[in-house]
Amino acid sequence: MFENLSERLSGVFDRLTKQGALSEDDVKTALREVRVALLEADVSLPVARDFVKAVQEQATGQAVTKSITPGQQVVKIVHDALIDVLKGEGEPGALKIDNPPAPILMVGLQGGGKTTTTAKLAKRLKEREGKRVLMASLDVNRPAAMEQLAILGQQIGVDTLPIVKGEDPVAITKRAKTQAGLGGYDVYMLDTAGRLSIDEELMQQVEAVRDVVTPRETLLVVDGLTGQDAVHTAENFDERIGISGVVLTRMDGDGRGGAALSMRAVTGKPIKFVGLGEKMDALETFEPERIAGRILGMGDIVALVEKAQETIEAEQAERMMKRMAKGQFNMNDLKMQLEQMIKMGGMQGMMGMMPGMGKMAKQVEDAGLDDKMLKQQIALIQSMTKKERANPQLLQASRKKRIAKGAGMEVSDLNKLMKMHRQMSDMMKKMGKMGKGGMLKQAMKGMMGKGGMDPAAMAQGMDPKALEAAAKQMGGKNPFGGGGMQLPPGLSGFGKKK
Ligand SMILES: Nc1nc2c(ncn2[C@@H]2O[C@H](COP(=O)(O)OP(=O)(O)OP(=O)(O)O)[C@@H](O)[C@H]2O)c(=O)[nH]1
Repeated sequence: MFENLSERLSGVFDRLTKQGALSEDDVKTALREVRVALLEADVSLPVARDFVKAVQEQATGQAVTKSITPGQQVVKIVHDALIDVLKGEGEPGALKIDNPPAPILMVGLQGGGKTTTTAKLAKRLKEREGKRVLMASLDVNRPAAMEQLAILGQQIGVDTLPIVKGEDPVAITKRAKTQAGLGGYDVYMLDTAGRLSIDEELMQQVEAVRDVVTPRETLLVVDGLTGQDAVHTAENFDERIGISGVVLTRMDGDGRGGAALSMRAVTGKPIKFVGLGEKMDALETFEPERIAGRILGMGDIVALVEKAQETIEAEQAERMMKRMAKGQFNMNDLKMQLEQMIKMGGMQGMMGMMPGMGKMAKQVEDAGLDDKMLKQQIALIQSMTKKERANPQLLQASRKKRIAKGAGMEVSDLNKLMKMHRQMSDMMKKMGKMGKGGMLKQAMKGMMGKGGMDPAAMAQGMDPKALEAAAKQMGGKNPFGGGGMQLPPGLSGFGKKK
């Protein structure tokens, strides 16, 4: 069943033989399976529905990567979207506990793991952040609960507020506040009474306690195995008390962790920690990746997909390099380069990272070259037929008009693009011929590290001396070194209305 989501998706896609891009129908079919999987993982229905809808919009039209199945690709898209939802703002696991003594209020249902989590967190703050912590139990209904906290405190070497029989929770809270101030504690943690379900009297009690101390953090402790109930609990506590974060316990069990997703979607509050056992060390910072993998039941697929994409990019780059060395730099290659540029943060971003490119970055800026322009150039190339892309010199005036119109641009823009392509392809040819193996090869080796062009590696791959020498051979015009690369004249003013 659940573990087989990827198999289920592969099955769905094996029946479809579409290539190229994920069609709306493909994605719909796959996402039906994903929705079932989410529900099985205890994600609430409205949350699953909204999530799937958002993913559908994102996935439709994505290019299919050939070395993985479309099913796996959808899983990857779903996985990334899950992480987006699960990720809260700010650093995971960080607590606002400056300005000592900082009060932390622990709330939750009975048996959810509140007392255990209070002690685990106190230990963590003491050991990892060197904080002096005081713990106090406010559970006047169950003396055993107070004892439990005192015993845990002894175990982990953290102080607990002495138990005074007959005191009410507000009185204990005031005593804890005073004691924390006098005793020089950094943090004091208030472990409120558990309740079997949301009950008015106990809620009022927690409100009264909250108003005495104004907690820096109010952490809701919920049992991750209770699934949808946990979400109702969170909604209720947030409405009445106002929570700042969630701790999901019993994530060492075999629950699917769907509650985490629903909780994030419904309350918008960050999940800060997860409890992974009964031992005092079994508390970890919440990691969206782990839960996402768990909800989908297949962490390895994502790694596989990422690897496949990397390989494909590297293969493409290698093929391009071989063609370029032979002077075959066609419009498809140019398009690929433009796309890479956008991926790397646009031309300016890319040049900013490369030594000696400062001057050109300025030229780029002055010429008004930005992502929009790169996209316009890509649109022009996309309007060409396969044949034209391979052989742009074939383009007749009438076709040029049609292509420019198709991309919403002027013929002059297309001419500029073609000029740029010609210049680049001439340069590639010259560089390809130079030296044995060619300096192009050397430069490209740097550029095409793993999976595409890495600007840092690119800069490293280009030995300035080799570039200088190459430039001399090319007739004195230094393509990269010296005063920096000159912009091909065709590039400036692209897309600008005359
Ligand atoms: N496996 C596992 N057990 C846990 C975890 N957290 C807590 N527990 C266990 O759950 C049980 C209940 O935990 P408590 O801390 O007593 O729960 P509580 O919410 O404080 O309950 P009340 O004090 O009755 O309100 C204990 O036996 C804990 O050891 C966890 O992350 N994993």
